[in-house]
Amino acid sequence: MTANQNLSPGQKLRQAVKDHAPLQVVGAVTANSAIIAEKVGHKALYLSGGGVAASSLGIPDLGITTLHDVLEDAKRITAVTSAPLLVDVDTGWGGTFNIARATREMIQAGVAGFHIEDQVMQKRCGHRPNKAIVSLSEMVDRVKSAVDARTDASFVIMARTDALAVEGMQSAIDRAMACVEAGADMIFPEAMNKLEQYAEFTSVIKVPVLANITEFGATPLYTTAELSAVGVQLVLYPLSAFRAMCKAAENVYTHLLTEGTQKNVIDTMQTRMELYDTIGYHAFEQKLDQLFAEKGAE
Ligand SMILES: C[C@](O)(C(=O)O)[C@H](CC(=O)O)C(=O)O
Ligand SMILES: [Mg+2]
Repeated sequence: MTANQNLSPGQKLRQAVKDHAPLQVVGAVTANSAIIAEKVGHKALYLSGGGVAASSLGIPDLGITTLHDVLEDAKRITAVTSAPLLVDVDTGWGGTFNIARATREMIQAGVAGFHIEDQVMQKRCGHRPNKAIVSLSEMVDRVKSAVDARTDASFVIMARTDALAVEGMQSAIDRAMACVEAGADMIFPEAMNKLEQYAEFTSVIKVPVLANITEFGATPLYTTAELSAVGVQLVLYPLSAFRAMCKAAENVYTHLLTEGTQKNVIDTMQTRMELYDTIGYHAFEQKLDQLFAEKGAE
């Protein structure tokens, strides 16, 4: 067990995977959510591609966002948290040079690692029908591009394969094995629908395997105990808090409109003091008072 602040973000993520069985990786769509997740005790954070699209831009998860949309949100999170951040870079936004650039920029932004997938550029959410994937060799090239561009060897490159829904289980395993061979540090088999599939993966893949337990998708809501029993080492909840925040916001907006007051929903709100605790308002204020105390005394 270590909480060493001197570790690089990538080392922190690798260490967290070793220290937890399995490591829960929680989605945070904003810097504020990331602080809350860290404060309640989570050890690893996640920036969802679908989350950046839906939350920051209000558009679907269909490969429309750019490197800089995601980078901007990632930087906002790493600026105010210390837990390692895993980022969804979709397909890497282009060819080898785009992937190399994304890798370097993510490292510079203090990100711990990313996952890159084998869907075609015009991608879809992994839990939607009619996905299409690139060839195994093109996916291997994506991984090689990221590995080669890494300016920090501890930065985690996770390969995601969407092959199960398109070509079946054997293809998904073949792709994962080829990606590990090409240097991938961890594997993300997308949209599994049986626990045994994870068991099959973890029996042949010698690097940590992640299970994406996103709601309302193809994968049942397996518990950490069930997933740990089949060898899964990371469990992802990409949009859980976001979905809850959206529902809560809708409820408040509706109440304001229909009741002309927020009195009946006030109990569902974070208080002013809770917000200030989250973002360290008082510490900032004290600093201000210290810095300008002399002026005030004039
Ligand atoms: C993990 C994911 O890639 C994401 O962008 O968060 C999504 C999650 C979702 O849409 O529920 C995915 O699984 O494709
Ligand atoms: Mg995504």
